[in-house]
Amino acid sequence: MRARIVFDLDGTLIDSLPDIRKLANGLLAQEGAEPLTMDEARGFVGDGAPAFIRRMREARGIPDSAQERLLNGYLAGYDDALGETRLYPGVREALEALAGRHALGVCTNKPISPTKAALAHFGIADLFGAVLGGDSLPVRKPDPGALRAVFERLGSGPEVYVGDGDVDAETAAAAGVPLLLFTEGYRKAPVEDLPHRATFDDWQALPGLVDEVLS
Ligand SMILES: O=C(O)COP(=O)(O)O
Ligand SMILES: [Mg+2]
Repeated sequence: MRARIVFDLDGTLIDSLPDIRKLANGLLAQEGAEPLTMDEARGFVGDGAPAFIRRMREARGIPDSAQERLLNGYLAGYDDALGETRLYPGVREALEALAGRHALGVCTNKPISPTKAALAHFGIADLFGAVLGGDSLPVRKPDPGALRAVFERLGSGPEVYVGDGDVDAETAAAAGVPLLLFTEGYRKAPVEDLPHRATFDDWQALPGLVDEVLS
């Protein structure tokens, strides 16, 4: 049966944290502030660009009044921040296998412009029938409306969501959609604290897991 499978982006399809951190650290250097560690950067990702910049500022004591300027600087560099970004191993093969049988979409809190840039960069944009970013709608994850909007654009059929983070688990639960949780991404909470249908740490397992969920 043809299903609708929606994917998160950062920490699920792509390992983008090194470039996000580099972009952030360029902005912090201009402020004369200390760079973010990888753990700090990982902790700040998940709720979109404005939340990332707010958390970064708060961690370095940079005032609210700098929010818009720093956010604009971040967004200005984001489309090109792909030098160290990689697809997780097996992602391309899994997506190509699934795209032959199911409708695929992306629901990310990353802004839509760098989202499209990343999908084009890896040559996987055409595999997705619908892609929404954190600034595509008035709502973003964990509002279930963001996920619902991607499913709606993919027509009809059973629903599966694939994501890596706390926000994804909250969104899937609120939308009533089974979550396949990728455990090698940027999750903050322990796996057992996040509602999920199944977990995987190797993309080779994903097509089989999808079959199990749909059976
Ligand atoms: O950019 C973010 O904050 C999160 O992006 P994601 O929703 O693809 O994990
Ligand atoms: Mg993610």
